Amino acid sequence: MLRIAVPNKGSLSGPASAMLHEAGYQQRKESKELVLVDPENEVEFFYLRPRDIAIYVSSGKLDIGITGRDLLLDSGANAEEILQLGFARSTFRYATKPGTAKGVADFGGMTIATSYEGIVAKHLADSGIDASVVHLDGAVETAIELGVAEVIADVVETGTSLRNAGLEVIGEPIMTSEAVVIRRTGADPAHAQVQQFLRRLQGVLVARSYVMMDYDCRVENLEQAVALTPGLESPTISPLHHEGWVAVRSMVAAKEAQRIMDDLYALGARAILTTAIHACRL
Ligand SMILES: Nc1ncnc2c1ncn2[C@@H]1O[C@H](COP(=O)(O)OP(=O)(O)OP(=O)(O)O)[C@@H](O)[C@H]1O
Ligand SMILES: O=P(O)(O)OC[C@H]1O[C@H](OP(=O)(O)OP(=O)(O)O)[C@H](O)[C@@H]1O
Ligand SMILES: [Mg+2]
Repeated sequence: MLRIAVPNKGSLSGPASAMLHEAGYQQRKESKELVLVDPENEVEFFYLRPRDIAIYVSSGKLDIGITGRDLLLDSGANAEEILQLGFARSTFRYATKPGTAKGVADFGGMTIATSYEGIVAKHLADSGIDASVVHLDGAVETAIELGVAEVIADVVETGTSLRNAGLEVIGEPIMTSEAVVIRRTGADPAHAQVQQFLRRLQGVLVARSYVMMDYDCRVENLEQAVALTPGLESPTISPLHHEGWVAVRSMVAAKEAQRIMDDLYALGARAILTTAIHACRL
């Protein structure tokens, strides 16, 4: 059985379970379940605190896990990312009250509040800055107002939390993060069950970002049409009963589909249809 760690709460939890469900795996029905065995797929899911997942995976007790890149880095655990999942995207940044500091170089002697001490300590050391770090579990933005720190380092997605606290970002992002699949560093990359799991998740990522496009076009316009819809391998071309016309079928990126339909129409293509892809293996 493949043993997989899944976030049990927070920003990663819902999207991770939704993706696993889309990939055909059973998922827990209620949030108190800690372990779920999916015998049909020969997988066992362990619902764990997102922050602990890299530690379990690095211990070798679990084969792989879903966590945030920032949590992986912060843990210092002996694990590496093997697939990017595209949700829980964020940056990790310093912020202060306006007028506190022009840049990171001004942080010397100040106190920085964060839930990610590992990332901050490393960044300060790499930048040669001597500042104190105070650990807080969450709602870090409030630490400045309450006088616990002059600077915070926290996850920023839309920036709303910073704005609401009257804070401004300082310097470039320390890192960018998203949900990732991780495994123990040095684990066998050819592990057949892990490879199959990754193919299923890749299938979900592709199904979410591509659509299938069908259209009819005149043979003399085919090369130009195919240049607009080259597909992943190559488009399927089928003869039509109406002589001089062919039917074309190709995968296109969902976010480009409307523009491509306009361009195909302008080229004389007709009966242009897009349909959702529910699952795939490339
Ligand atoms: N607002 C957000 N937008 C995108 N990703 C986020 C956001 N907040 C946290 N994350 C990501 O979620 C992961 C942290 O998960 P964790 O469960 O520890 O915190 P959380 O999502 O803030 O949940 P909570 O604070 O409610 O426990 C990190 O990878 C972080 O980058
Ligand atoms: O840039 P934004 O879109 O505002 O998102 C970022 C905020 O979201 C998370 O907080 P969360 O709500 O999880 O609370 P927490 O600080 O207690 O973790 C994170 O810690 C930031 O505070
Ligand atoms: Mg949070």
